[in-house]
Amino acid sequence: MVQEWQQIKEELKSGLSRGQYDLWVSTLDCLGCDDDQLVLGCKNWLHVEWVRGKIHDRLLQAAAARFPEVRGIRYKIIASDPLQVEEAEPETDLGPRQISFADVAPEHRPLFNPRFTFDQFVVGQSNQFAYATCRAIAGDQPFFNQSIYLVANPGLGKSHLAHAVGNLFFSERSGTRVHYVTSEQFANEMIGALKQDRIEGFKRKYRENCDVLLLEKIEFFSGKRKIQDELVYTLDELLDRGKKIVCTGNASPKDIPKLNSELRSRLSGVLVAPIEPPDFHTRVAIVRKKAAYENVKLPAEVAEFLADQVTSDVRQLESCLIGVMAKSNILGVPISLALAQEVSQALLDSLPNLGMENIVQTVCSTFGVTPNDLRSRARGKQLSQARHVAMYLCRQYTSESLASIARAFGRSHSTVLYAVRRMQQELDGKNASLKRQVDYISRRLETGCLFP
Ligand SMILES: Nc1ncnc2c1ncn2[C@@H]1O[C@H](COP(=O)(O)OP(=O)(O)OP(=O)(O)O)[C@@H](O)[C@H]1O
Repeated sequence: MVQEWQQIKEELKSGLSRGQYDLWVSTLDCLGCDDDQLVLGCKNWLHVEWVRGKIHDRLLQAAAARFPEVRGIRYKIIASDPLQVEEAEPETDLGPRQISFADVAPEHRPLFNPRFTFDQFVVGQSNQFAYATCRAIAGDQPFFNQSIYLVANPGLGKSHLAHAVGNLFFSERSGTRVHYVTSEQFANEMIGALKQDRIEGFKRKYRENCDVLLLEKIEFFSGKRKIQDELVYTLDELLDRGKKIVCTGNASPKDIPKLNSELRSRLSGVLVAPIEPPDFHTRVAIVRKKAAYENVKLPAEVAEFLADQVTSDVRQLESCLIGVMAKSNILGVPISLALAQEVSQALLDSLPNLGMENIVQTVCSTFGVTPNDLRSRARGKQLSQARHVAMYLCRQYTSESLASIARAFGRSHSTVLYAVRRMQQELDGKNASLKRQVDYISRRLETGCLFP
């Protein structure tokens, strides 16, 4: 098998640059066959995603030519300790396959991020109140408050805690009807329901058929009068029925402009739990926890260096750590202070400068299309998908207005709005393959400066 695996790797050399081969293919391990699956070992999830996204089909073809029983490939993440092997999430959409019951049966698991649990949340002085209130609201003991409003600047753990509440309900009291929704989704859903004469269904969903409402990014409601009214009714009804509510926002209700007085007063009555930027020790603990989650041993000096570099946004801190782990694992060099310095410098310089050009380039190289294709009137399925993803990511990563994104793509404002909403719906729904694609591109964008 060793010889065949070597041949497969050799075959993959064509079509890849030397750098790509050295980074991603030569570091792949063949762990053998399990039934009709070839099992491959990757260094980390970034490695898995690259291989899945770029060479899965070619790998499968080459493997099937040598081992006729092979029908698919499973990826495992091999930790630095070779005895620790973790199964990567199974791929579901690559290549033709038989439709199974699971494909048509309704998906009951809500889309809570499995990483965002209470166990994975590091508690420090800056967030202990928010953590404690979320835990209490998710617990089965009576809690004096049935609604919380988490307020913090971006990247400080609001979504993490909201998902942790959802995850806990799902794992411990799965009968509880938990609705997780961003304010923008809530608004879109309501507008859609109004247009299609389904508003009663919408009301039932959020008022009657809901035990826990997790509602993110309340600031989106600013200036949207009609939707604010609907939200007031929803909150009143849920609170009257003794249901639980967790809202998040980047400002406290009194500081969000253009909220009507009813909504402002409802939200001000909710227990407001602020999250402040974490102190140095908490940041070190966060870095360590994230590294441990990825099975990576991090030298203390590296954890401290990263925690010292990024002080106000845990998301950025995480990006730096991911960059360090990715570069170390993929290049096969140990994690060192020098590597951390190099990566954090590159990342911190590049993150704020991510513009539409970077996004368009990354989307184009992922989908195998050109920027001109994206701007053209052509409408193939793949091309439309790439265009929608690019528009969506421009909204996510830049502060460009809809009008300026529309200009960049030679489209109208409403086309961009439609594309962004459509993408959001797909991502909130069950389109796992699109989700993976968007995640993959996002990570490429965030760590792009490391692997030019
Ligand atoms: N105390 C913490 N412990 C562990 N991870 C944390 C902590 N705080 C934040 N994070 C991580 O930081 C990242 C960003 O957090 P999150 O998405 O919850 O931020 P947010 O406050 O919702 O940001 P935004 O307002 O931009 O949506 C996540 O990966 C989350 O796991």
